[in-house]
Amino acid sequence: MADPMPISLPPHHPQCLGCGPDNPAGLHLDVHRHGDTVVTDITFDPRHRGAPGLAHGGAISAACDDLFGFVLYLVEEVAVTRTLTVNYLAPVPLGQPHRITARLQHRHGRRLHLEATGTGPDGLTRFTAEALFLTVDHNHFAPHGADTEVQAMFTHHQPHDREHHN
Ligand SMILES: CCCCCCCCCCCC(=O)SCCNC(=O)CCNC(=O)[C@H](O)C(C)(C)COP(=O)(O)OP(=O)(O)OC[C@H]1O[C@@H](n2cnc3c(N)ncnc32)[C@H](O)[C@@H]1OP(=O)(O)O
Repeated sequence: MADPMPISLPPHHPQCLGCGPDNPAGLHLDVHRHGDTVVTDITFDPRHRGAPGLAHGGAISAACDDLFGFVLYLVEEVAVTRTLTVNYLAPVPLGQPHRITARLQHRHGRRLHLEATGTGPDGLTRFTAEALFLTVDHNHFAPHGADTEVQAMFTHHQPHDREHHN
């Protein structure tokens, strides 16, 4: 079957570290939905340097974490990262595009188990990631001054009823 048509997904909010276009320190991820996966192409640059010529593991981890945040558009629930594990399989050179693909592996009640793969232009998978996100309601953000952009996000992500099936 032909690949599904990619659908562009909006940033979480303009200042988001991972995807916000207005965050000068951000990764500026541009994310698309492909069927039941979300995909971004990222080229780490000297701002993301760890060892000379190579991407910092924290930058890779941030990209994976934020991309997992886009799977929430598919799940249509608000959730936050409880655990994140990155397997750094091979060094990631700066200046080379890497495609990160993420998806929901399975759900168990409030627990969303997510997985991602990062692959270079040579076809080599240089990192994989797994995360556990836990669903939360809007009140999770309220004490921390949820801004209007995040509030707007919630209007697009009305959580389903809070009955979770464990
Ligand atoms: C769209 C976004 C907004 C808009 C912004 C989007 C930006 C996206 C960015 C990417 C995402 C992020 O970085 S998010 C930012 C980083 N993450 C955070 O700040 C989260 C900080 N942590 C928390 O606030 C809290 O720990 C929560 C809310 C995650 C969970 O607290 P809680 O609600 O009290 O939950 P708790 O009772 O501890 O656990 C709930 C259930 O999960 C189980 N559980 C807990 N830990 C584990 C575990 N490691 N493995 C298995 N199961 C576990 C428990 O046993 C329990 O099961 P049972 O008893 O129910 O059976």
